[in-house]
Amino acid sequence: MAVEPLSQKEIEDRLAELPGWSVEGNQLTRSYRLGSHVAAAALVMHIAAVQDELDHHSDLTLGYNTVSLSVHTHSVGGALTAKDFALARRVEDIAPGHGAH
Ligand SMILES: C[C@H](O)[C@H](O)[C@H]1CNC2=NC(N)=NC(=O)C2=N1
Repeated sequence: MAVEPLSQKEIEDRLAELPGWSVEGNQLTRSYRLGSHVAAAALVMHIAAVQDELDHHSDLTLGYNTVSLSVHTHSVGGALTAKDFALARRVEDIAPGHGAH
């Protein structure tokens, strides 16, 4: 997958496909709420496995019943790339199965 920085227009177009996600500073970010601490921890483990599969890793934070991600692409100086949005898409696909919203 190409790892060129995305243009502002490309970022806005991709964000429109990902309700709940936003760009804060130079990071693509979202927080989820879950039904319990253990449910949140299970989502963290699932996301970690996806991140290893994609070889692309967010800053992933476990709260009491929350999971928060922030991601950008280190290899291009912290810009946003298609890899960040591919990770977000995958997380969106698995989160509902954990009861995350
Ligand atoms: C060697 C390995 O492929 C790289 O360090 C990967 C790992 N995960 C990564 N994650 C993120 N967010 N950005 C990267 O540039 C990156 N690079």
